[in-house]
Amino acid sequence: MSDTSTVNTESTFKEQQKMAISARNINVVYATPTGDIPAVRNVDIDLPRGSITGIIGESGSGKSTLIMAIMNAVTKPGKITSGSVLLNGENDMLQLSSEKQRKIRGKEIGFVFQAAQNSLNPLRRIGQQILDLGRAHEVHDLRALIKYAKELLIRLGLDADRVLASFQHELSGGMRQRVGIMFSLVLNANIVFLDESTTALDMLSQASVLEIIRELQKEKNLTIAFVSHDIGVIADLSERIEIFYAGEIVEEGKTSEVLASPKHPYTKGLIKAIPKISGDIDAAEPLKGSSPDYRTFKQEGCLFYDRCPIRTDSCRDSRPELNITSGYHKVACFRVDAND
Ligand SMILES: Nc1ncnc2c1ncn2[C@@H]1O[C@H](COP(=O)(O)OP(=O)(O)OP(=O)(O)O)[C@@H](O)[C@H]1O
Repeated sequence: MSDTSTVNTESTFKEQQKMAISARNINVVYATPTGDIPAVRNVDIDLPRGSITGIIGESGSGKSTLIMAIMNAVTKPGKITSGSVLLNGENDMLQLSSEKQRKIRGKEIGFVFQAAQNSLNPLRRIGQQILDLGRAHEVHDLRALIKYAKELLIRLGLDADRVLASFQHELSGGMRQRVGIMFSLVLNANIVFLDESTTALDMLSQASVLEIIRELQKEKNLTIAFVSHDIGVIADLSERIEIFYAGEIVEEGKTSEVLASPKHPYTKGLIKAIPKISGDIDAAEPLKGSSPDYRTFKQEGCLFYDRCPIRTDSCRDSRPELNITSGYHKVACFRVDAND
């Protein structure tokens, strides 16, 4: 007699092995004087190898916290209260020693945080900081490392020699963001997290940096997670999309499918709010209301209830789970089939 739970566990395991990152049941809380903020709740997320995933949601929805949690880099007052993060189907990032995690961050996982602009060392030239990074990760051929850094900087449209000789205050915001992208790639990490990495760039520079990210992704078969407020950027760059609302994923799937046929009223609202996507500037409608206050939102009921144009009474009583609508497309809404 076959044991279905064993079969399921085995197939789940095989699926997870194809994933560069497979995170389950991630919960993160920030302790504040006025109470705990449950910033990320029960999130499952997979990043298939060699794919670009866009993560989008309003400010404060927990996107950056999720990325930090995946890297086990949440700092006080934040705390990961549960979860597991398998890297290439093995090594749970949340269980490794801090030394092993530090080695993985940088060498296997590259990242550019929103704060990249301020995360460079103000007292060391960029070139020296690349050498510091190389030494910290036991890179033997530091000359080759600098050569590769220069190549990346040139591809990113910068004067490499000048940048290497500069301190951060000598670089503009946009230049610092490009330098951040170079740092995330220079150790040849296969997995790269880019958190709002192109927001300080003007439209044209943003388009060219996105093009370079796309090229590098193809060349090196990188797995990229890209966090943005800008659904246009995500539509342009990512194959998969995760829609984040108030600490939870409310819709996910192939980007083309989700944007062509959004199911969650929040996703529909995001799309309507963007003139670029809706095609007609006058037709763009800003999303009404604001996301729930973490300190006061009720545990039961849909998180989007107060803002939802298609809510019913039952949406107030219980929380919809993220369920498959078709293929990889999942949505957390009781009213998936409602017309609006
Ligand atoms: N250090 C902190 N202390 C207390 N609360 C925090 C801290 N960092 C984040 N939070 C709270 O956690 C929630 C999620 O924040 P997070 O920065 O992850 O959101 P986000 O979606 O990345 O926002 P943004 O797009 O503005 O960067 C927010 O309500 C925020 O106020």
